[in-house]
Amino acid sequence: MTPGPYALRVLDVHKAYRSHKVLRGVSVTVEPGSLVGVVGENGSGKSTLLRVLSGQIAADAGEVELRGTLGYCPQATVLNDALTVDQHLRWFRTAYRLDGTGRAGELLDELHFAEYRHTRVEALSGGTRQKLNLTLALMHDPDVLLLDEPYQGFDWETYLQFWDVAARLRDRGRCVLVVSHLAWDAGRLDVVHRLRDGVAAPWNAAERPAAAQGVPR
Ligand SMILES: Nc1ncnc2c1ncn2[C@@H]1O[C@H](COP(=O)(O)OP(=O)(O)OP(=O)(O)O)[C@@H](O)[C@H]1O
Repeated sequence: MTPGPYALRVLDVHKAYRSHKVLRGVSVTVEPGSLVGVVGENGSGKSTLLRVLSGQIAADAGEVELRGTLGYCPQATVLNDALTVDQHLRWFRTAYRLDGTGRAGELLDELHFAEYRHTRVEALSGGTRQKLNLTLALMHDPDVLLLDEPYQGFDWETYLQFWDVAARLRDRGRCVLVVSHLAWDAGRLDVVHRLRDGVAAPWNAAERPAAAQGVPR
């Protein structure tokens, strides 16, 4: 197989927590303009893999090569209770060195939480906090997006909206990697990798459970 262009390449990554070997040689290549899922049972190492890919933790062995800018939406929100939504956007605008918060404003509309712009995080619902968490990961329009169950707590409409946003990013050439353990997400993904026994294997559509192939819209 000739190697094509890639946005993210993971080669033989290993990670253990003390003697517990979670990743035992994960290799994955992701092309630009693809919407990719990482699935696996609870505890199979999905979040560990994303933490390694984002640089949050170091792998014990192996290589990660990422081309372009990174956006990472961790499972746990990284928000400051005392700040409003708008203050978070300005804070991250500075961190990302952006000229403005135009893209973030679009995401507020797309994810239906613009009305909370001036509300402090301590007064937001769990789902709305998660919308802000996702917006902060997307607002600099990164080339590679690592999203760890980014729709937790979303209502159905916002869940569907999330997939529209993800598909549009893919169509604009971004690489979007989504951790999921919901079987029904699989039909929305171009490629699915299943983590099992510490390694990742492509999960072909024909092998997925029937429910995973439908798109419940
Ligand atoms: N900081 C840590 N220290 C020790 N063990 C950890 C740590 N983080 C995760 N683990 C363990 O590593 C394994 C993989 O955890 P991880 O969170 O990566 O799995 P996951 O596939 O994302 O699970 P879930 O679907 O429940 O979110 C689990 O057995 C977990 O208990």
